[in-house]
Amino acid sequence: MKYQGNSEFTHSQVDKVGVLITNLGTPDAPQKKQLRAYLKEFLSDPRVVEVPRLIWWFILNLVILNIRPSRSAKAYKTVWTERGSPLMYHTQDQAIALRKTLQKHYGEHVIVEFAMRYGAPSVDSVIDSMLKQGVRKLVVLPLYPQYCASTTASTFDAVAASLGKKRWMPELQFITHYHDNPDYIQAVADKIRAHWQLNGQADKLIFSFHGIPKRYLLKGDPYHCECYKTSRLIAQNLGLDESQHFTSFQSRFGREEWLKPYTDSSLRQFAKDGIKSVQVVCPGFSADCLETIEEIAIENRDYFLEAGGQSYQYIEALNADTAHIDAMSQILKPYLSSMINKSEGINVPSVQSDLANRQQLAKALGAEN
Ligand SMILES: C=CC1=C(C)c2cc3[nH]c(cc4nc(cc5[nH]c(cc1n2)c(C)c5CCC(=O)O)C(CCC(=O)O)=C4C)c(C)c3C=C
Ligand SMILES: [Fe+2]
Ligand SMILES: [Fe+2]
Repeated sequence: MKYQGNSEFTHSQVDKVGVLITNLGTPDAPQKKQLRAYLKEFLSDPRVVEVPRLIWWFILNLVILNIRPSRSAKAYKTVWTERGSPLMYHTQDQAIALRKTLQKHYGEHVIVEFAMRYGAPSVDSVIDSMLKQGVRKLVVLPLYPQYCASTTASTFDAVAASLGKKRWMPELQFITHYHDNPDYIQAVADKIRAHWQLNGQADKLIFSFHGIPKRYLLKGDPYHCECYKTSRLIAQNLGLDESQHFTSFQSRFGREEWLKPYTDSSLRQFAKDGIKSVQVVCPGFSADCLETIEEIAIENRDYFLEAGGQSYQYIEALNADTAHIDAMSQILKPYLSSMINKSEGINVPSVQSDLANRQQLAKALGAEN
């Protein structure tokens, strides 16, 4: 049989370490057509919608994909910018800043890229490009602080599917969560403190997390616990007592019961109970997106004010703030340290010399190269 070689690696001087940050993904444009494609891919993922496939196929294709794309397109139009979707440009900025920080610290053999679980750039295309650049050791950091099968495990599925097509897979490390990482907690707490310095402190601080169906919690998903732990650690860092903060869940989808308390009904209730001012922060979102801007900063503000509240402020996500990039570097540190010997670059022979050896071997075995 003809020796296939590994020509895709020949241009790399030295084996590289790859850091891949990922997020959910977003439509290519705030139009019905692009929304349909995005929602079809997203909502076809069995990690996201755990309903028997045949039943779900009919509901998705005959009902949801006929109604939701135009409704969602309208919502996306309200958050779209000259740079495109906020989730996309914040993630791009995060990758650029993280690359700069990690290369300064570890050297240029560390490559940082970002990918999206749904839509573009896909996990498969980015992993492919990283391997072609000579990445032999890969750390994947999904930017979901709290583990959830629908997000984190689904990202792993995409990584595994991509590597499943490769003959020569890299060494792989996959970070499943960082909900209690001290640098992440500190970064969120400091962002809240900075907001207080400029705007004063409201009667209540609301931690709002993306919801999931209650059924997933009952099946053993740790997401709910990790959200509460994050809230408790941030509140402790800020010195808040129980009466000064509250945790709730937003962004319901479908008819079944999701994690409670719901953010929208809680805000209405607080206003009715006489709470005049609230500040809302979403520590589960590493970047501002449709769910934080349109739903929290705009829609839920109306609910609170219409129900009698007087002041409503949204505290932005960490996005590409330096404190966030530094937290990511700290989260990655133990993984990168195990892969990198700082003084010598990476602790493995270069692919180039290895390739030469294998080519010689192939020749000796009588294979064509
Ligand atoms: C942060 C963690 C997230 C979890 C957990 C999550 C679960 C989850 N989401 C849906 C359905 C939708 N989510 C949508 C948008 C969306 N979701 C997250 C994050 C989590 N989702 C983000 C960051 C975004 C915003 C993307 C953007 O482009 O800005 C949407 C699309 C928007 C819409 O049509 O409303 C849907 C649908 C389910 C069913 C689910 C858990 C099972
Ligand atoms: Fe979602
Ligand atoms: Fe939403």
